[in-house]
Amino acid sequence: MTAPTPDDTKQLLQVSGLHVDFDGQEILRGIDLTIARGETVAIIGESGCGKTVLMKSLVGLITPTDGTVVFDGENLARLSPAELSDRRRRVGFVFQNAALFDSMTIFDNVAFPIRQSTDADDDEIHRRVMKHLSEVGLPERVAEKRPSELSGGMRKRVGIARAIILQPELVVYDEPTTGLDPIMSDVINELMLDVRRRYPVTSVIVTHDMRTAQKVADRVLMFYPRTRLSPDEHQILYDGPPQGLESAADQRVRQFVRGEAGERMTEMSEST
Ligand SMILES: Nc1ncnc2c1ncn2[C@@H]1O[C@H](COP(=O)(O)OP(=O)(O)OP(=O)(O)O)[C@@H](O)[C@H]1O
Repeated sequence: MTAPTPDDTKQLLQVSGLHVDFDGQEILRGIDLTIARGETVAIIGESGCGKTVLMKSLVGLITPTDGTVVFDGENLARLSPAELSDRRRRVGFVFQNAALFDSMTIFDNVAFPIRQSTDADDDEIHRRVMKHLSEVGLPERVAEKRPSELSGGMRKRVGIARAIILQPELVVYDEPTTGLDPIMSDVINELMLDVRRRYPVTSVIVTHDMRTAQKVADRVLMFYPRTRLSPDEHQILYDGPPQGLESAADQRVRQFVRGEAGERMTEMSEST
């Protein structure tokens, strides 16, 4: 194996020529992108354009039909299932519905990754769980509650505490503010910024929430559904800072960020 160049070591993720097909349908085609260590990248785009498929491909949960995903210098497709699951311990997942275990207390939910992946003793586990609950703004008394006793916003906080407890290199947020009111969404946005300030993480956020993209991301990627692109068009319509979205060269990007239906309105009326 050749030694990594200084440029390679800056990149946590390198995606080249990524294709993903399902049942003969092209979902992603020809995706080339790199994500640098420490970057916070928001992936936006309308429903069904392939955001989640991309996110799962980045962490080896989907095997590409073609192309490569290199995570920290390793081609994920070349790893054994055991190696892949080992690498995934370096990734924290914040799922859309928080995905907590209902039968466990909040303490046990947050402790779960430590118990699974380390041999930390009870004192150490207690210290780390309480530290992370406090970092996401939850009081100590929450530790003994069950997920069903918490509000949606509190469950999301628990999900973030669990995702960062092993100090991952990459945190992947799937629709972190979906289902929350604007104030609670802002709390979660602030928490994502806080995680970034406290830890040297790289973050990928799949979101429909333009506030999240504008406020939290350093860089925004806007995807477009493969089915509505001409064969030679690139699927990433925008790759740049959030400040440039409103004045993007591509009208489809400007319409998306302003929430304007544009040509989709005529498409919809034609199909009814
Ligand atoms: N495992 C799978 N098998 C078959 N088709 C799939 C699979 N996963 C995703 N798809 C299809 O791939 C397309 C893209 O799905 P994806 O979930 O990535 O969209 P998305 O952009 O994340 O949408 P949303 O914003 O609604 O979550 C959809 O048409 C979906 O039905």
